[in-house]
Amino acid sequence: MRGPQAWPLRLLLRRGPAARALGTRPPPTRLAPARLGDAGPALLEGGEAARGPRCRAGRCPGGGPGSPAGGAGLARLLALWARPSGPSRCGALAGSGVPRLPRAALPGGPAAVARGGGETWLREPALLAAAATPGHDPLQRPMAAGRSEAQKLLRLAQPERRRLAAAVGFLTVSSVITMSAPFFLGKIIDVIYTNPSADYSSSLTSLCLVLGGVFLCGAAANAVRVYLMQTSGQRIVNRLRASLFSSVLRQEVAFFDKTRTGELINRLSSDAALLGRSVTENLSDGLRAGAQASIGVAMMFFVSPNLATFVLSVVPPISILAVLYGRYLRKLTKVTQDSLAQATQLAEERIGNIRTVRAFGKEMTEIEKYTSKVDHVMQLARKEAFARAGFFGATGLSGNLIVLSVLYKGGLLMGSAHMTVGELSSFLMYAFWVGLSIGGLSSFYSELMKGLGAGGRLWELLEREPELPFNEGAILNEKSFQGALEFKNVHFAYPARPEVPIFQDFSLSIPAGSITALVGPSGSGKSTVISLLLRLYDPSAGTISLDGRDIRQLNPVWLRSKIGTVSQEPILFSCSIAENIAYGADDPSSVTAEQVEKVAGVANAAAFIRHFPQGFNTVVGEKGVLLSGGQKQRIAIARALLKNPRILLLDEATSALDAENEYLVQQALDRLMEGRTVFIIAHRLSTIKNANMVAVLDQGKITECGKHEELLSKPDGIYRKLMNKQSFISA
Ligand SMILES: Nc1ncnc2c1ncn2[C@@H]1O[C@H](COP(=O)(O)OP(=O)(O)OP(=O)(O)O)[C@@H](O)[C@H]1O
Repeated sequence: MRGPQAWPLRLLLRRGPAARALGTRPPPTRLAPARLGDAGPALLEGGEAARGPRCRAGRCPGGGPGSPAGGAGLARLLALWARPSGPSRCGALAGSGVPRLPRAALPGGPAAVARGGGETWLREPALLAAAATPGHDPLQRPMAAGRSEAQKLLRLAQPERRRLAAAVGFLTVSSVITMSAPFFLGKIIDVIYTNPSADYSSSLTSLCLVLGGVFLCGAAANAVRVYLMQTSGQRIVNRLRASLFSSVLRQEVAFFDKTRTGELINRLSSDAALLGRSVTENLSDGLRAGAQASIGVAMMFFVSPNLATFVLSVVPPISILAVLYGRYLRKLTKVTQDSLAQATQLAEERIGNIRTVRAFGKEMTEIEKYTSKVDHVMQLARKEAFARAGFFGATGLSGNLIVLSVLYKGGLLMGSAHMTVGELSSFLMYAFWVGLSIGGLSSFYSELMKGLGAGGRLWELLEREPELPFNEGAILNEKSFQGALEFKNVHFAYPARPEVPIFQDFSLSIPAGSITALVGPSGSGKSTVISLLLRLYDPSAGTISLDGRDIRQLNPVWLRSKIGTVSQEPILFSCSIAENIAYGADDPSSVTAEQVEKVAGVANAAAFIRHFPQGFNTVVGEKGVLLSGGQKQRIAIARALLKNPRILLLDEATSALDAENEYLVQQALDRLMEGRTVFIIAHRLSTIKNANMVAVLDQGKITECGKHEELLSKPDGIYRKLMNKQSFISA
């Protein structure tokens, strides 16, 4: 924010560096939409790098303001948001052997796409597309790490600077008008008081009419100010929530293993609302109170410097009280929000798993647990109420004492003819206004401190860098892409439990276009293989490669776009069946009803869907709770068919469906597997028998590999023992 309109904000927070930060940064720039699907083929088939996806500002090296073409917007973005010395996630791949092209070499400016040795670099395209949506800029986190909280708050309000500046203009008009009233009212009193016998009715009428008109203008200016502040506020909260959601979604899966969902939800809802209120509605009232207090004090000096000096001598003790109170409140808010997050977490988990709670008859226990959590929140709220009561009581008392002292000292000045009755009346009114405004300022201060308390938790999340790259790295040439997978001497332990190794020297080769079935005891790590292939986690040693390229060098979003998954218990979203199926496409909004119906037909799902009164528009409930297991599986198969991936990862259901469902699901799966590289965690004998290769997982490594009959023929083989011990579904 530049120019005079920045001053109220600067004055408000009294932070020099914040003001400097505002003064040096140009406005954010919207980027052209770009999608992953748009970029790859265009690049590989054409000779030039596409202009679509661009590097996320501040995340990649190079690309300065001098960059040509599409680089101009990015350069501005970089100038705005990036920290010159900030860490680059692109640098994480420096030792990986993947060629990194200098930024200047990228055609079309510092776009995030370049060619090198038949491969393409791609970074953050999907979110850049979102960044192009007007008023919604999730990529642009509102602040960089390391700034003071006041600076972060200012950065949050920065995109609204024009509206806020206009609001400040209207605020100035309304405050000047409001604060001129006591002066003119004093004049009117003097007209009446000093001319008791004269005919002053005409001058009184015109004075009152003029003043009434001025008040009307003041009221209009005030209304516009409130409207502008409120709408800016909502936009700031929206942007904050979008940035938070974006930040949460880009975190590595291990982060979600450790973080509770309820806590994240609480940050998105309650903390964001608190912080948003603190920088908007509250800011608006605070600015008004600040402006009125300043004008009031100036007018008090104008009317009677003598009396004003006397009155203002009582202000410093009140200020000290306010600072102490603010600090206390800020700490308390942080603790309260943490406590509230715990209560939300409990409620969210128990409501989400109501069937388990009901099955075990634990309703009363859960109610008690939740009540004790909210009781704790109540105890903290009581502490806050106590501090608030004391503070507001003290400020109220100070206000009254100020008025009393004005009357006392003013009475003495009137007695010695140093003041007229009109001047004393004006002064008293100003003292009232100043007292009221100081009350408003203290409320603003306490809300600001609460916002800062909540903000501490939000910045933490907003500034967190994911430990695994979210969307950057090489993509392979589509034409020569085969889909062969290989694990070489992989070691892995889950980050949440590093002391328990899951894989030790795990090696497995999955040839392109083949079906590989994995069998092993429960808990041996079969599902973990799928997580590693999807790069939800990285191994601690060894490599996993796709067509001979270490998947750590590949763009994870591109990698996942080539892989389809159907899990044991597919999770559906609480929307229509058609939307759930279309979710498999790169761009669900471009999927036609015919395409959805076609894949549903291939997945043996169309018949049961049409049987529902709402057909494909049937809403399936949370996680697809309104559908049967077999129906969910067939919808998940349709979803995977629409995705049309080169590689398919299947985790077969462990429970048997009824004969008809079983047949329909199996037939759908067979159709889905055609012509793809398939890796399947097998629980059905028929799957094992049909696989090109069966791999046996035991104690963190593959111990046997071969066709079903070959493995079964080994008398002491682990596979044979496993087949004898473990019951495989015979369908
Ligand atoms: N997110 C996680 N964090 C920590 N440990 C995990 C996590 N997920 C799984 N584990 C542990 O890793 C081991 C392997 O789990 P995995 O789900 O891969 O086994 P599985 O062979 O697929 O089992 P099942 O056949 O019963 O589905 C288990 O001991 C499990 O407790």
